[in-house]
Amino acid sequence: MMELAAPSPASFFAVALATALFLVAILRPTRKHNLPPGPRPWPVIGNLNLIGPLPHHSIRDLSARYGPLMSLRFGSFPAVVASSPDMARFFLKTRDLAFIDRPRTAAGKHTTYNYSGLFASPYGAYWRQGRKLWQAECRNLFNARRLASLERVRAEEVRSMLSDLSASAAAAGGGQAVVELREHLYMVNLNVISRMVLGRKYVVDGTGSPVPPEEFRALIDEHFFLNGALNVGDMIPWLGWLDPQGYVKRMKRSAKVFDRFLEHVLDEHNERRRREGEKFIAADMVDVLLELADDPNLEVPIERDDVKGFTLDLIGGGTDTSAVTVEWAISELLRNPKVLAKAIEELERVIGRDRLVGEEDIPNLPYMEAIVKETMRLHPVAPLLTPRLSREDTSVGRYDIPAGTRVLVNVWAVGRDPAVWEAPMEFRPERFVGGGVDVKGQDFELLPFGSGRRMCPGIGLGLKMVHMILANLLHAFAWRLPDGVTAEELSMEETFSLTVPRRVPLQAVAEPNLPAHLYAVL
Ligand code: HEM
Repeated sequence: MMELAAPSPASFFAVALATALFLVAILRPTRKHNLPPGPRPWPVIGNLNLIGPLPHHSIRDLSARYGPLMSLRFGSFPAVVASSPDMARFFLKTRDLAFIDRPRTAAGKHTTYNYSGLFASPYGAYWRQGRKLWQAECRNLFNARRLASLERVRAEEVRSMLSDLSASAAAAGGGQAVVELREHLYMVNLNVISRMVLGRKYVVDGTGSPVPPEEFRALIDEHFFLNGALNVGDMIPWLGWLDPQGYVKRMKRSAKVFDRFLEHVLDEHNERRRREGEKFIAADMVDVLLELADDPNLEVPIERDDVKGFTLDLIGGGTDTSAVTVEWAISELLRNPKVLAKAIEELERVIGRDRLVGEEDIPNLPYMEAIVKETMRLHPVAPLLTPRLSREDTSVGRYDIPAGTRVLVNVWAVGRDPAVWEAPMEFRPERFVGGGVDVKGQDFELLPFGSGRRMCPGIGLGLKMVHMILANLLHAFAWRLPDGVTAEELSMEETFSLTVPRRVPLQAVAEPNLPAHLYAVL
């Protein structure tokens, strides 16, 4: 019979120590965070039951009850919402570095090449390098000579939009047409960004693009929708594999089509580089990115997928944002005829009736600038900015914000807060005339582009596009609502995706009012 060996004193001690550590671990009271006030969360869903189809509205209503710093729970994740200028300053400026990360989402993974664009990229060496390159290369690419030619690109595309609109008016008979502006706004922005980033227009017939124009248009809409949608798997990760809304499936499908398009664009650019050899000079953003991808001295190497991720960011960031802003601006002007009349008076005085508005005119149109700011106050395209993620435990006053908390800044609510703005629901550009508050991230009551290190890097181009398009539309056409629609009846309802456009596209009557030759495409 085999005898059992008696335990040695050393192994007895090891077992006792492990047991003690285990008991300490499970019995130790967990440090309780003193979270900011907020509604009591339900198991599993947290407070998702309180978020309606327009999350910035639901969250504003909750903040009115719980205060400008509020705790929420989105499924498995803690979140805080800032809804005052002071709280916005705290997250975006005072403690910028603590809140600079982005939450990982299925859209970032599947639709932007595994977080390869700046937008979805987590904070770290790759993102820092991306922002630095953006600044350096934009400066390089947009040097004085190139800037002049890019200005020409923008002017040509704006003129082409005016020409299309006047053709619609002529076709309608009587020189007036009810136009659905959104499609024109979308195309002018897409064409400008396409020419600047990809070198030429791809979303027109006959370009040899593997994705036909109509399909491309639907693809961008789908990209925006999927990047703005609340995906259950992002909130409750253990449900992710079920993909209950079918969004992940759609993300994979749209990513495949985008990839086909981007592969074609990159191949064309590489082909020119090969052909021109030593004589090759980068002519657009994709050229610059492909050159960078060959640079062995970069801190973090850039791969082909990263070039595609960056390119997608530029197309996405540059197309919808400006179009949505101009559509809101014209909607507000049609509801406020006195403001519209003042804008037209300024254009006639400064520009006259024998030419279109150029970029050099923008500084001489202060009322137009005030209209743009007033539009961005009431209709910021990203009302909750884009979600940030806290990288460390932080406290604000007596409240704790644990690492891993999602942070939203409700700039839409701040823009409509009577404690911040006089008569906030009135469209009154006069409040901005004579300087003062600006949109450039320094005034925390008005943050349509965010603020701090993660602020929108496309602000310069975005503002130029909005001013150029809006000023020329108002200068070249007399605008009015279609017969039978009064200013009071015009719907101002929103819909929520990555941006917040009008729920119903704006329809308006456009009547050309400048000499006919100004509408001819050059
Ligand atoms: C009216 C025009 C625009 C508006 C209102 C706008 C607004 C914004 C906002 C609110 C953010 C998030 C900032 C934050 O989290 O603090 C953002 C980020 C970004 N925008 Fe824009 N944007 C506009 C135009 C553009 C253009 C023209 C481009 C590119 C060509 C662009 C590219 C980006 C990128 C890449 C990011 C992500 C930055 C990062 O995470 O580091 N945007 N934008």
